Amino acid sequence: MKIAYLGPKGTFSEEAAVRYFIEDDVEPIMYSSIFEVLEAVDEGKVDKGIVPIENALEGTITMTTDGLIHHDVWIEGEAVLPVRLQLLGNPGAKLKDIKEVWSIPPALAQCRMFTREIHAETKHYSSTAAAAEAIQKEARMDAGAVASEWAAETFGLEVIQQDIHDNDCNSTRFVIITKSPKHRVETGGKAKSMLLITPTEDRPGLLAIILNVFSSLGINLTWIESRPTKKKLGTYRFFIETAAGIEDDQLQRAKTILETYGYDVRTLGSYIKKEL
Ligand SMILES: O=C(O)C(=O)C[C@]1(C(=O)O)C=C[C@@H](O)C=C1
Repeated sequence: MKIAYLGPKGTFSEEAAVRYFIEDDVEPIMYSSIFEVLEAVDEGKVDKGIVPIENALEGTITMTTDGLIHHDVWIEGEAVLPVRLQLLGNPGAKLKDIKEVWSIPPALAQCRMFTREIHAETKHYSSTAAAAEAIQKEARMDAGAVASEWAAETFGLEVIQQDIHDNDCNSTRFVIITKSPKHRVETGGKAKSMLLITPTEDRPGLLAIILNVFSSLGINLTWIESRPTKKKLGTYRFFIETAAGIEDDQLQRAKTILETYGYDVRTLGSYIKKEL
């Protein structure tokens, strides 16, 4: 089974993929952006993909939500990975000499307090592991990468400072995507669903109506996120995650009511959470 994720070797996405697909025969296919992972799944180049969608400290990974809007893919799984960030450097590099910290923006955002404390400049890379690889290739002693211990081993780097994330509760949730919902999700009542709701006209109480529909049907919401429509300033679409599987009658009812009110409702997936 071909599984796509953000590379190169040593990313958190790789760790999530390895742990999630532990029992499967996997052929890893790495891409240099989250968008390309979604595209590969959409175009049928791979069987599945795994992408980060939300971090406990930084919130939504907008590269993923925006990519979900523009690709015809189906979320079939969810996995939560504990994330411990390390400052990695070439062997012998000292913390007092570090002037620059390199990583992917969501990882840099998870250790803002640390980078501020050491007065370092930040530089963006396409992944934590891409930053680690660059530190090694450029043999820099005045720069460090924010990445995992796994990346340190992969690129022969040392941990200069351990656990630099702003809070110990740090974790990232990933979604597992496929081209179409091939398998019926066996829920046992524990499934969640994700909907993308787009209002078709602007009127007062747009969001209140959506929330009232779910609350009046007794459907618990587990996540809500708004993203700009990118058509007009101040107009949004909403990601709504429910504690109800796709086959739940109340959820189907909610969708029908919202459509009657003139909302465009797209089901993005239905899945069960797995702790990694
Ligand atoms: O760069 C990586 O290692 C990734 O897998 C991406 C990513 C993210 O963008 O959130 C995944 C988990 C961590 O939150 C940090 C980085």
